[in-house]
Amino acid sequence: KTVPTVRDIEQINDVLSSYIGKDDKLALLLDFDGTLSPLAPHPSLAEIDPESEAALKNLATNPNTYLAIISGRSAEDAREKVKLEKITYAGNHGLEIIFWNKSRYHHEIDEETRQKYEKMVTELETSLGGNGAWVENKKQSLTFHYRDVPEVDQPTYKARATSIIESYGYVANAAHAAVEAKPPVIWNKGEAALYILREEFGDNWPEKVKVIFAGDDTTDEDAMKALKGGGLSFRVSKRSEIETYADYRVPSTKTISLILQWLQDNMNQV
Ligand SMILES: O=P(O)(O)OC[C@H]1O[C@H](O[C@H]2O[C@H](CO)[C@@H](O)[C@H](O)[C@H]2O)[C@H](O)[C@@H](O)[C@@H]1O
Repeated sequence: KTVPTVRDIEQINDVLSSYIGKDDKLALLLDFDGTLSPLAPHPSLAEIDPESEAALKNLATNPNTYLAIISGRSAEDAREKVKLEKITYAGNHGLEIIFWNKSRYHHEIDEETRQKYEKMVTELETSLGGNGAWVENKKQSLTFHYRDVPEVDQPTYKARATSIIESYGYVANAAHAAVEAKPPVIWNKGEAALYILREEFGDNWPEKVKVIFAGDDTTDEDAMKALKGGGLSFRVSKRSEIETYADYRVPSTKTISLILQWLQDNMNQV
């Protein structure tokens, strides 16, 4: 369904101050691309918004705030981008998790599905690579990028990539100028978010911690759906008519910076 938009600091204050109390603990779960970082022409060029970076640095040292990045990138790649030690990084849409204390989770993928993965990469590269299209191989999931394909050809590339991905039994998710291919397992950003919360706060996490999630893409909707009623979530989108499981829409990564700044200023430090 469509949801209300939050765009300025007054609205952010209204929403957050009615959710988080002075003595609450917070788990802040954040997507990277399109949420902490404005979308860039190439994944290697994406950089965290400097204001978000400053607020996150501060929140990472707050004993009442638990921080996790839940990204479609590999966990190592997300860590290299965010550059904060001692926070949790979930990569490949949650299939791999590196916890702040260095313990790790890897979601089991059966042998047959893993073998199909390399073949799928090869077919996407040989059939659709070039002309501005390329495959980002993240070992457990991949992203087929078509941002630099001439605009008129993009729908064809998207449809053909989706069809190839599905022919290998993988799940194709439409993303920003890209198609994400994920293994056919019942595990996604939502399952990963719940796993992190249970690991860190116990099965009764809803009684112990407030949760905020923010994301901008279809794969983030899994986390918004999983946290519905158990947390507060924000969908970054320029489209006011967007349908989402989030509680609120925010128009840009700049609004995410404002939310993080509010949290930096208002989360109890002791
Ligand atoms: O879950 P996220 O952290 O949002 O990651 C989703 C995908 O983001 C990256 O691709 C997207 O961002 C790029 C940089 O801004 C952009 O060039 C591309 O068009 C977007 O699709 C990343 O490359 C993927 O691996 C992630 O799955």
